[in-house]
Amino acid sequence: MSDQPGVAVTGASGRMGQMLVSQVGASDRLRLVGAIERPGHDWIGQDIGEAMGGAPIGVIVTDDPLQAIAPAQAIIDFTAPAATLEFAALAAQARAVHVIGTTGMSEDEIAALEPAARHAVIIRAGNMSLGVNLLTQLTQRVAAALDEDYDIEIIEAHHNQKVDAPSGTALMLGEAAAKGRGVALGDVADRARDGITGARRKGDIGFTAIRGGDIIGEHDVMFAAAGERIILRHVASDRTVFARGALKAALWGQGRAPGQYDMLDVLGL
Ligand SMILES: NC(=O)C1=CN([C@@H]2O[C@H](COP(=O)(O)OP(=O)(O)OC[C@H]3O[C@@H](n4cnc5c(N)ncnc54)[C@H](O)[C@@H]3O)[C@@H](O)[C@H]2O)C=CC1
Ligand SMILES: O=C(O)C1=N[C@H](C(=O)O)C[C@H](O)C1
Repeated sequence: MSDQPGVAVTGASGRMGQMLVSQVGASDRLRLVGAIERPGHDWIGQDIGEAMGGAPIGVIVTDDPLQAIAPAQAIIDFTAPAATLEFAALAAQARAVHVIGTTGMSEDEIAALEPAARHAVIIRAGNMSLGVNLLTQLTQRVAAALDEDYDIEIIEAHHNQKVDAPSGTALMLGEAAAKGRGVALGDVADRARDGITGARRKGDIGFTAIRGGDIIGEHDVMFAAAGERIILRHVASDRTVFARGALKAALWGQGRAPGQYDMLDVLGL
């Protein structure tokens, strides 16, 4: 019996799922014990290594999350909100660390994670990269230093298959800016502009989402005033930055008290 925590990857055929399977497979601190896909997916029943076009690795893709999670000490989950809620309940039953990268969750869906967090560790972040988590801190600091003469705009760009907007990262950055300003994001977020919108409301935090091609993830936080603009920017050029953070979280969560955590906790920022 290995003392390396076993990891089950959900959404194993997805853009992030495949990246996570590769990274866990290459890790000398974690081992892959499960690969989960949605019912009806054509990878079900295949060895995940072969399905990804490589050598077999002895883990069969399943649509039975209970079976895949049973031997796991951590679940790394980059799927969709409804699936993530289902996995949270199963992870809690198994007392496995649930690392959630899924974005686009509503406030109600986020609140619905709470019962699971009473029994297991949940680590959730709209972006698992070190760079973006650092950028949230910089954003908060700059927002705290500037007054409302500096209009805050968050501009994000992603690939044409992304289904949610604004991105989870953009919302993290918005929360950080709002915190810096001492306001609630819900009171100042401007997420949709079209037609005769009227002049910009002072103090608002605006969001713009660009979708195109294979852009992995780019985020600007702009502070625009009369005569000058400050722009804080993060560009992800490789999905390994997200996967690396998720693996770090899976390890960090081992032996922690049940509850909800984020990547600032994991990274000690
Ligand atoms: N927090 C972070 O650092 C990052 C978060 N993401 C988020 O991760 C999520 C996934 O992104 P991608 O990999 O690009 O999407 P994708 O569409 O390539 O992959 C999602 C996978 O989940 C699977 N899935 C859906 N429902 C399922 C279910 N009930 N059971 C098992 N599998 C299920 C799909 O079949 C698909 O293979 C999105 O919400 C995205 O925004 C993406 C990158 C980084
Ligand atoms: O869907 C994606 O691709 C990404 N999603 C996350 C988000 O919504 O911010 C993180 C990253 O930007 C890639």
